[in-house]
Amino acid sequence: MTTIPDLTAESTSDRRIKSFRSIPSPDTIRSELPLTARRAITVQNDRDEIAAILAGADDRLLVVVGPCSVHDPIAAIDYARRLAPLAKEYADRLKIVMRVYFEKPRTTVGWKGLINDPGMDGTFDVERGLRTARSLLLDIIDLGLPVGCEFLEPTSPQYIADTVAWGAIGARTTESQVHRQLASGLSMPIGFKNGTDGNIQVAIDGVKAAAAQHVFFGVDDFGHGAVVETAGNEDCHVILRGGTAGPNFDAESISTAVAALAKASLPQQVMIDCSHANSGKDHVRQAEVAEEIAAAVRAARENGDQVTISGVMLESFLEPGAQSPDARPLTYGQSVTDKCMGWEASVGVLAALARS
Ligand SMILES: O=C[C@H](O)[C@H](O)COP(=O)(O)O
Ligand SMILES: C=C(OP(=O)(O)O)C(=O)O
Repeated sequence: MTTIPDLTAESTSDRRIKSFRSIPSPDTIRSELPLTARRAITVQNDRDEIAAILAGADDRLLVVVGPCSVHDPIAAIDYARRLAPLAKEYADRLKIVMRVYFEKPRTTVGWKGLINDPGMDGTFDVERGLRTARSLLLDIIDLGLPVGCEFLEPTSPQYIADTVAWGAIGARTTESQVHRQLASGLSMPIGFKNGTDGNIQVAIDGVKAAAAQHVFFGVDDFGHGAVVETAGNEDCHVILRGGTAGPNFDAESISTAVAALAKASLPQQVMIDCSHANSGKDHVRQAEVAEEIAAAVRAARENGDQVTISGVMLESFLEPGAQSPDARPLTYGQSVTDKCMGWEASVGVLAALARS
């Protein structure tokens, strides 16, 4: 006969939790590294411009460009210093936002980004990660560039979202209710990626869900458990990133997506991610995809057709390709996650997009 163990409430909980480590509240980190009124005006203006482009009310192209992930703040600032003059030069044709991604969703396991493990050494100094991330975001804004982040952890936005002009929900979380609720309360336009299998409807459903009001569990600015009520975010859009069956930036895939958006009574505009499954994660191919998008936009404008591509995403860093996060020494300015276009190729692609 099996005896039922006499388990107390304590002994049945946290059986797989190894530790809890407290971190400072969002309010503490934000007070240490304040946005300031001057930067707040810049961030809000950038959000408004981006929302107008995504709604089809401003005919510039939104370009979200930067490393797949930030691991070295010095290289990220170096990149931002090079990008800022181009953003200014092309400002009448392109709205350039720097991709400053600190949270990486993984297919299975791997380095989860600078906030989670800033030392890339398994020490998981999240407190340092949060401060480093916020401080870098402020420095990039001071260079005159709007910043774009993927939001992955449901509570991390409270530490950094006030600095962010555009955000993304990734392919692995686009169908998650938690992330849709999160997007419904975020203050900036949010792009939902299609699913990793290529399913576009889940991204459209994400946009619809995020536009609605929600009530859910969260934490407040002081780190206390809270019931969060959101107003809904009407500035959300779809990002086509390809899927397991291949790319989805061709004319037919775009018109299928646009028809589905129309059916859902949403703006008939998409952003194309030139990386990920649209380039087979090949950075050389990514530049070609971007040139093809530039040509398609130019042709639509010349023919007087409706331009349904309002944005482009590019993974770009100082050096082409990628290296392992475990490599020592690390190559300066090279991605430790997906392969990125190098700086020279990126300059060429931005010029082609500006010409479109
Ligand atoms: O953009 C980065 C990656 O494509 C994404 O985080 C998944 O990476 P993985 O398949 O290497 O885990
Ligand atoms: C993880 C990313 O993309 P996706 O969600 O499309 O795989 C990304 O853009 O970094």
